[in-house]
Amino acid sequence: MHITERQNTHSMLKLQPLTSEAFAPYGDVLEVSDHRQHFPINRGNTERYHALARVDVTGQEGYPIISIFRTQPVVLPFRIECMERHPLGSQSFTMLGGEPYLVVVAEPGEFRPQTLRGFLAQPHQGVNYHRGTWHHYCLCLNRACDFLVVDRGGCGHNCDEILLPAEQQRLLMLDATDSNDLATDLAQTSCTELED
Ligand SMILES: NC(=O)N[C@@H](O)C(=O)O
Ligand code: NI
Repeated sequence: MHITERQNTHSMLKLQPLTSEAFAPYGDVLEVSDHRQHFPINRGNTERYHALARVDVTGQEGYPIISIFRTQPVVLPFRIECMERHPLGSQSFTMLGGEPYLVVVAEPGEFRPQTLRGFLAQPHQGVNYHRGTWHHYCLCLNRACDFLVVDRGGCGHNCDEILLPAEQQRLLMLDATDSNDLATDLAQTSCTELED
């Protein structure tokens, strides 16, 4: 997709690195971190990084389920035209395919485009959207990937989807002025992919 000069900056959504702090208004980042509670188990053969997130799905007699989402890759820049939320439960995504992926969120409540944020998640990171957090459906890069998904089973309406009017749509992209961290991550992953 060619970015025309007419594309003004407010319609761009620049990718930022996924960190627990930046993602806190939207959910939890699932990753090994010395800042989280951890302790040895299994006779010292395993380190347990404990309770990185809660599975919040039991409202209205819901129950937790585990699924796999086999997802086709997208390319950047990518237009954000729709968003969704799950009012009855949280939803977590763990990358099984070893590729970076994209996470686009907005704060819960009435959809406010000014709270839209785009994150570049690394293959070792998972995310857990809190109940009601607006998010784009899962977006992977470079090749088809599987996500392990923990979310809510049971009856009741648990998926509000909205199509964004043109003025609220955003073009998700790398920040060209970035210190190259994100671009390098993506390029290196792509090159690695090519070498395989
Ligand atoms: N619809 C569905 O199960 N998937 C979405 O919720 C998603 O976030 O990918
Ligand atoms: Ni979802």
